[in-house]
Amino acid sequence: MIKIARNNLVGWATTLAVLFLLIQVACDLYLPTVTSELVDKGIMQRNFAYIWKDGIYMLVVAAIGLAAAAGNVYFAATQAMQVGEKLRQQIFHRILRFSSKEINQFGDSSLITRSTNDIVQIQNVMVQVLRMMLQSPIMLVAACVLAYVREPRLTRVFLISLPILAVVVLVVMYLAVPLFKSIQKKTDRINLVFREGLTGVRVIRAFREEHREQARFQAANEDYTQTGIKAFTLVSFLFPVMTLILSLTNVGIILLGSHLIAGMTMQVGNLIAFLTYATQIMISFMMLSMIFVFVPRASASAARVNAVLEEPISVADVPADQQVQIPAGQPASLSFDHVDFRYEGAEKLALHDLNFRVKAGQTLAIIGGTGSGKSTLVNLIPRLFDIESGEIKVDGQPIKRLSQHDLHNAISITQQKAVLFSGTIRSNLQFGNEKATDEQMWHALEVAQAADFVKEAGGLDTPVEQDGSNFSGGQRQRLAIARTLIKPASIYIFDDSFSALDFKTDAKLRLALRDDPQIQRAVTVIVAQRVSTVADADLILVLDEGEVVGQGTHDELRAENKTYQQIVESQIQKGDEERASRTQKD
Ligand SMILES: Nc1ncnc2c1ncn2[C@@H]1O[C@H](COP(=O)(O)OP(=O)(O)OP(=O)(O)O)[C@@H](O)[C@H]1O
Repeated sequence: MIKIARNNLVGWATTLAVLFLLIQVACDLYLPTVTSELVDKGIMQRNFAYIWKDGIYMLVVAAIGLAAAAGNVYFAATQAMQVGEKLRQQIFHRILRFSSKEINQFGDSSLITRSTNDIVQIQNVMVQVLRMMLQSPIMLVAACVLAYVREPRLTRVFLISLPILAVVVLVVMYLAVPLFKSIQKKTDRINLVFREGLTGVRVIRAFREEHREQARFQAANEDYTQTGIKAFTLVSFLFPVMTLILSLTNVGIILLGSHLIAGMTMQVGNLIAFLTYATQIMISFMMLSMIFVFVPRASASAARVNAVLEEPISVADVPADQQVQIPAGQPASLSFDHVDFRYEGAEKLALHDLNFRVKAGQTLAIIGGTGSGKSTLVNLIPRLFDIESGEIKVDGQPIKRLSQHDLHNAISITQQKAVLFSGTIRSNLQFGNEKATDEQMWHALEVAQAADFVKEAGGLDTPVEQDGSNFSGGQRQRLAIARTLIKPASIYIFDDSFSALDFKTDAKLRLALRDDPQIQRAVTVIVAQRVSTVADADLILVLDEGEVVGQGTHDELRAENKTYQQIVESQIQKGDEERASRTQKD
């Protein structure tokens, strides 16, 4: 919490908030003295001129206190809101730099909770800190001193009430703080189940699993609610108990005070002023106890936010003086040299001893069963993960020594799951190349076999809804392919991007790719399950459980590689190869 405050609070605004607060506290503490004099010198002596004069004076002091309180609230609230704004910005910026490892480690839902709910907790406490946390201790100490100065004999009442109050506050804190801390984790859980329900709504309906999902959500919701009820019941118990103790304290002061007044050793004004100080002491104590309950909760939130901000980024650039650059005009190439890769915490290598090289104009195809490591392999090229040993080179340069900016400039990739952003087709294509002209966009759409349906849908300015939900799976994939093609790059990667296309479109797309001058100057990497998709490639890698069990052309592998032969056989059985050759003739 302190670190967040130190890094994000603006010095002058915080100083003003504190200054206004001090003025308010001074006014609050001064008012009982004025009241006491009004009673003793005005009311008791029936001096109406004094009552008027002192009354107006009281109003002026109260008005200054009120204005100062308003100033404090304004600066405290704007500061807290701005701290929230800065933290959200920092988290978003950080998440954009995270590698898949860090994203997986926190989980999507937790990252969303941390950037919303946790920051709200911090904001709320920041307002309280800039208001109550400074006000209460000052008020508490000053009111105690002033009460003692005014009438030390009455302070004996506090010797009984304050320890009782302290015990009540400590017990409530002891019970409530762990509950408040666990509420944040339970919010993560609710978000996770809610998110899964939302993204999987069609699957849930198709499998008629609404009841099971509802029960899962209800369990998470119930758990959160019950913890919240327990925590807030404990806190709400504080108020009536404190009010009771405050009332009993006042009764004790009045009883003792009336004896002193009857014995003519104390004036009525002193008693009234003392009662006001007593109320201020008790209220400050209550506010302070609230802070002790809410600050640990916000500290838990602050720790969760700091964890994201301070998480080391596993895929980082080497220092600038060790970096290399891709020389201008360097022909495209991609090579893997004895590459091993293991997912964080996994016992087994996900990829073992990969060795291959492809150059400009060539197509590398990767085929293999599900889970054989195809996506893992292509994700290593843009450094979504770092390898354990060996070396990967893009355009002749080791990717570890390129800045990620330069590396990502050299690569254009379509991921296995086509991701589109809400906006228009144009804005999605501009993701690939901000400066692309309409002509370039239509060319990319033509090559990606997307031009026809884009024209039908209304052209480049056709809206794209969230996740591209107004397009079919195959259309989304083709739009994602067009976005990949519009980016000038030396390596084009298509991770299982043709799987949602029918055979005919798949074949047409590959033919168009082959004829495209930009692609001819680059290396193309295609991950696929279908033999027909990879058959034309210059080099085919056959992957099995993370190992390359064969590499060569279609004809070479067909003649001598068992795994490849099995894949071909299984697809011939399905009539795959026949249909593929039919569509190619078309
Ligand atoms: N983030 C991850 N953390 C740990 N293991 C992973 C992760 N992603 C994939 N794996 C594991 O690595 C192996 C290879 O997965 P990968 O996604 O590369 O396979 P694939 O060949 O692309 O499969 P598919 O054709 O089904 O997409 C699998 O055993 C998978 O369980």
